[in-house]
Amino acid sequence: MDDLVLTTVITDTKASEGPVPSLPGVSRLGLDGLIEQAREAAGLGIPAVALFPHIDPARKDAAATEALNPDGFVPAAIRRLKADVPDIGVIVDVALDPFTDHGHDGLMQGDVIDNDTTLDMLAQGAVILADAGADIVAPSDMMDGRIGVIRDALDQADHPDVMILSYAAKYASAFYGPYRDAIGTASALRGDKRTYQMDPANSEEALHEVAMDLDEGADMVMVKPGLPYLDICHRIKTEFGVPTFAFQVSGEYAMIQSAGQNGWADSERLLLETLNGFKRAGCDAVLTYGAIRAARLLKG
Ligand SMILES: NCc1[nH]cc(CCC(=O)O)c1CC(=O)O
Ligand SMILES: [Mg+2]
Repeated sequence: MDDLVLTTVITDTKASEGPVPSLPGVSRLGLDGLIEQAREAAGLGIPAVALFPHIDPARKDAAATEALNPDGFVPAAIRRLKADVPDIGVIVDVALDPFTDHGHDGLMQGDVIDNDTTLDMLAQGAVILADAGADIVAPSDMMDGRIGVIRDALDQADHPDVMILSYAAKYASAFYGPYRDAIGTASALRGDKRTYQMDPANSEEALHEVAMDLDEGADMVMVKPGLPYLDICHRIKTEFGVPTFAFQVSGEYAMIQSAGQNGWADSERLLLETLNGFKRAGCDAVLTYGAIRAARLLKG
């Protein structure tokens, strides 16, 4: 169980709680629902929960202002988890997409992502998350230089023990669709993220990205999506030997779930078989929406 990370979608609006149609078996959770799932995960031996916020669109703007609100929803969720479920680790994404009205991971200058002004936002945001009690911050934005800037900001804010899980090899994938539905960026997204996420045809670049992020201070690295990139997982683990995570993203999980719901395949076996694939490829842990299901199955 200790190589599973429970992936959750949480929402700041009661009316938005409930099942995500494009992500069968996954619901947007309010804080009470989050605590309930985190308690169950901790009881099953799952060591950490990753938070992905659905924010009321009224709180979103081009400047991602809400991302820097120390009294915002995500810091409140972290504080609630640390108080109510102290024995589970809290991993929080550092990216602007949940807070921008255009759905991109960074600030825009016209139609272009502004890498450097985004870095400053990410650093400030990471400190706010650490102040709230996050154990690990996970920059999923793919901006150049963000790991070093975030590491320095955390150290200067007296958070040397907050670790960085870098989304080092993150591809411009079609597998993120259900997640974007879940957090409300699908309809808002202007253009696509290919200018800062990697080309799925590229493998060498992944190794360079990992080397840079490790050099800047990443403690762990992630490959995202997971199943279509097992070769990348294996190459990274073999080349660097550092803690290497995979993210079984929303589209991967939705495929497993819909095959099961339509009676085309056994979704429990599909889930365990894909997780086995990540382990065989050398992954130390997998972020998956199916963490509780898998843990229950593994416990028998
Ligand atoms: N910072 C972006 C982000 N954070 C989590 C996911 C995807 C998670 C999933 O598909 O499960 C993405 C992808 C994207 O929209 O570019
Ligand atoms: Mg990079």
